[in-house]
Amino acid sequence: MTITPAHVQARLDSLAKPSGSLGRLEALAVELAMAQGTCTPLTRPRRLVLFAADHGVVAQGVTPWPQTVTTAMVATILSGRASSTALAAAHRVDVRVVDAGVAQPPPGPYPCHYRASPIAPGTADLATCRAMDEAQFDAAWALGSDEAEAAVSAGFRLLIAGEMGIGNTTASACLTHALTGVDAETATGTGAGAAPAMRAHKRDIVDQAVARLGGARDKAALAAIAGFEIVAMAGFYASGAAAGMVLLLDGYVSTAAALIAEALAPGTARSMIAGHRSAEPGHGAALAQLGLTPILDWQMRLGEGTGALTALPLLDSAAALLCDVATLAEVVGQ
Ligand SMILES: Cc1cc2ncn([C@H]3O[C@H](COP(=O)(O)O)[C@@H](O)[C@H]3O)c2cc1C
Ligand SMILES: O=C(O)c1cccnc1
Repeated sequence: MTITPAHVQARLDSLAKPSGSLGRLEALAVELAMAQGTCTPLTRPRRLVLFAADHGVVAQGVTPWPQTVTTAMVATILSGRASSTALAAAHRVDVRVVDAGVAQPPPGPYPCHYRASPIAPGTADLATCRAMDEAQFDAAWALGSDEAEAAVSAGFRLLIAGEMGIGNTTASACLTHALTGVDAETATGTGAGAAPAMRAHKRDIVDQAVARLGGARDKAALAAIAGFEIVAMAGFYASGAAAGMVLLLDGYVSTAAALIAEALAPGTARSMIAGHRSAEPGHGAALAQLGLTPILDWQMRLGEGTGALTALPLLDSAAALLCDVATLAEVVGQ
C-alpha cells in the first residue's frame, strides 16, 4: 500500500497522547515515514559512507588548506578519531571510508572498512578545464551506487553520505549556482575558513566556471564542475533511494551531490531528509530546491557527515514514536 502523509498523521493521532502534542517531532515522523514508505519506519541499522577525493581547483587559492589535509584527515577518520567517527560511534552508526580520488592516499595497512577505488588522483582544475570527463563521472557514480547496493544487501535501513576533500566547497558552490539559479555571490561561502579576499576570489572562479557552461546542465556540464566524491555521493543517493533507503543529508557538499542525483535521477529527493542547514550561505536555497526543511540550524560547517549524525537522534525519536507507542484505544479501551 502506498502511504500518504494523512495516513501517518492518522496513526500519530491514534496514539496514547493528545493530538499534535509532540509538536515538530510529529512532522518529522511524517517525513521519515514518507521517506521510507511505511508507517513503521526503521532508522537502524544505519551506515555512514565517507567519500574522499581531491580537487584540482585548489591550485587557484580557493581554500586556506593544503591538499595534504585530505590525506591527513582520511588517516584520522580511519583511526576513528575524527569528528565524524566520534559522532558515528556515539550513535551506533557503521562507517565505511571510500577513496574516490585522493591525490596522495595515506599509507596502509588499511582496515577492512576502507575501500581504495580512486577514479584519478584528484580532479583537473575546474577553473581552467573540465574537472572530469563523462567516463570519469560515470565511474564515480557507479562507485557510489555500488556502495549503496552493498549497504542494502547488508540490511541497512538508513544511509548517510559524508565527504572529505580539500577544495570541495568550490565545486559545491559551482553546482549549487548551476542547479538552483542562486548567484555566485550567494552560492560561495567561506568553506573551511577562507578570509574575505579569498572568498571573493573563490566567487569569481565559481562565476566564471558556471558561465563557461553556457546554460547547459546535462551530465557533461555537471562533470566539468564537480568532484569525484560528490558524484559518488550522487550515485549513492540515487541507488539508495531506488532501494527504499532513507537518505539523511549532511551539509552544503552533501546537498550539492543531492542536487546532481535529483537532476539525473528525478524522484531521489523523495527519500531524503535534511539533517541540518549549514552555515554556508547557499545551503538554504539548495535545500529549498529539493523541497527539504532542515532538522537543525546550528551554524555547523564541517561536512564529513557531522550535521547528519548530530540530527540522527531526533530521527530515532521520530521512529520510536511511530513504532513503539500504544494507541489511545489500547490504553483507554475505546
Ligand atoms: C582539518 C579539516 C577537517 C575537515 N573535515 C571536513 N572538512 C571540510 O572542509 C573541506 C572543504 O572546505 P574547503 O573547500 O574550504 O577546502 C572538505 O574537506 C570538507 O569535508 C575539513 C576541513 C579541514 C581543514
Ligand atoms: O556544509 C558543508 O558541507 C561544509 C561546509 C564547510 C566546509 N566543508 C563542508
